[in-house]
Amino acid sequence: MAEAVLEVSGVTAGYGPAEVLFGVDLTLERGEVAALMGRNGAGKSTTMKAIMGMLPPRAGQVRFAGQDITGWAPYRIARAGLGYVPEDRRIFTDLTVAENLEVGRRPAQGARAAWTVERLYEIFPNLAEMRGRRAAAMSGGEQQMLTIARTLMGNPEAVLLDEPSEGLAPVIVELMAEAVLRMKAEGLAVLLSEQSLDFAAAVSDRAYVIEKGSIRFAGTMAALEADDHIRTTYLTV
Ligand SMILES: Nc1ncnc2c1ncn2[C@@H]1O[C@H](COP(=O)(O)OP(=O)(O)OP(=O)(O)O)[C@@H](O)[C@H]1O
Repeated sequence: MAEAVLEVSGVTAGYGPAEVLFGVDLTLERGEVAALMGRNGAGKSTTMKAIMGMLPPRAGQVRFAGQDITGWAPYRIARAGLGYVPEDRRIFTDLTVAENLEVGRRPAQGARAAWTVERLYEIFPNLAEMRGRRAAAMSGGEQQMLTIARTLMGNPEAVLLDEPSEGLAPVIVELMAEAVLRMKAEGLAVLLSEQSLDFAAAVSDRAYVIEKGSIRFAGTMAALEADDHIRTTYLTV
C-alpha cells in the first residue's frame, strides 16, 4: 500500500454548539491528488480547518508525515510542511506578484529541491507574465493562483486547496487544472475540496464525498464517475 502523508481518523468538529463533522476518516497518500467533494455546506471547508488546527477537533486524530498533529496550532502545522490555501485569497494587494512570492519563502525540509520563483513561473505561466504587477490589479482567479504559488514557496510536503476552481473563468480553470497536475508531477500531495466533478475528475486520483459532515463515498475517481447513485444523491449534477 502507498504511504499516507495525511491521515484523518474519526474527526469530530463544530462551531460552538453546532456539530458539523461526525467522525471524518480520510487519507492522502504521498504524491497523489485526492478530491473532497460535496455540496455547499456539506463540511468540506470545516474538514480542512479541522486538519489545519483552525477549528481543533473535538474527537479523533490527525496525523501528518508520521506525527500526531491533533491539537497543534495552525502555524506549527504549516511549519511541519502542510500548506493550506483557504477559499478567500490571502495576498498582499500592495505588493507585486514577485514580492508576494518572496514573502512566502521558507527553507525546504528534507531532500526535496526548494521551490524557486522561476520554477513557480513555469507552473503558473500567467503569473510570470505579470510578475511586476501589483496584486490589486489582478483578477480573482489570478489572485487565487498567486495564493497557491506563495504557499508553495513555503516548501510544503502536502497542500490543502479549498475550492480552487470556484468562481473562475473557464480558461483560468484550465490553467488551474494544469497547475495542480504539475504540482503532483513535482511529488506534492494535494487534497482539494471541490463541487465540480469535471474539475475534480480532471486532476484527482481518488475522491471522497462528504454530506452533512459524514463521508459517504471513498474510492477512485473512476469509481465515483461510474457511480450514478452517489453522484446524483450527494453531488450537484
Ligand atoms: N463559522 C461558522 N459558524 C457556524 N457554523 C458554520 C460556520 N462555518 C460553517 N458553518 C456551518 O458548517 C456547515 C459546513 O460548512 P462548510 O463551510 O464546511 O461547508 P462546505 O462543504 O465547505 O461548503 P461551501 O462550499 O459552502 O464552503 C454548514 O452547515 C455551515 O453552515
